Amino acid sequence: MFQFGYEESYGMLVGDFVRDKDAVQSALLLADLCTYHKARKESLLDALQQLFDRYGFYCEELHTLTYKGIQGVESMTAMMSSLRSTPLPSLLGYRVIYREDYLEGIRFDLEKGSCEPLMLPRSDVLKFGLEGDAWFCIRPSGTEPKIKLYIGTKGTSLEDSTEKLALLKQELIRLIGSP
Ligand SMILES: O=P(O)(O)OC[C@H]1O[C@H](O)[C@H](O)[C@@H](O)[C@@H]1O
Repeated sequence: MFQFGYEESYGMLVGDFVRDKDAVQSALLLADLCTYHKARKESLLDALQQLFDRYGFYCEELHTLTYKGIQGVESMTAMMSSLRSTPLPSLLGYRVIYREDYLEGIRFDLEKGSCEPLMLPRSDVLKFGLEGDAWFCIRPSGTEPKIKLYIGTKGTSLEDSTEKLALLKQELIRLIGSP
């Protein structure tokens, strides 16, 4: 049963009666959330802190790399294909746990050495899961001459996860190379 969806541009979707992100539903949900926490004399920041305390300190970022002109398109294609075909057992000392290739529709579990099908539509997207709940996902933009790099880390504090993210981002930019 579909419950809630969100995406990188902060678009959110509650329920499945609208087929794209919907700010009206999101605003209502946020108002509901405020009412709930206000009744408990808490702010939304308090609520966020409670989530961090309960699940850990997660940090996420989107980084974009611009590739100009026809040559840029070729470079993006070559870079994605090299990432697809070159084994990546670890990154920055983190073991790679899984690799999801949305073009092939396969999730590879590198620990177990097994594969399983992905249920989402085919798309030129790669996602790597690293040890310690870190991950990154990479895809060419569908609307601009850009590579979109999504990175996520988990730390023992917000500072720790932010620092881990900055290091991982630096390493990924080095791995991908300049546009
Ligand atoms: O990321 P692109 O493929 O360039 O698409 C651009 C944007 O299109 C829509 O607005 C989506 O809701 C966004 O998530 C996306 O970022």
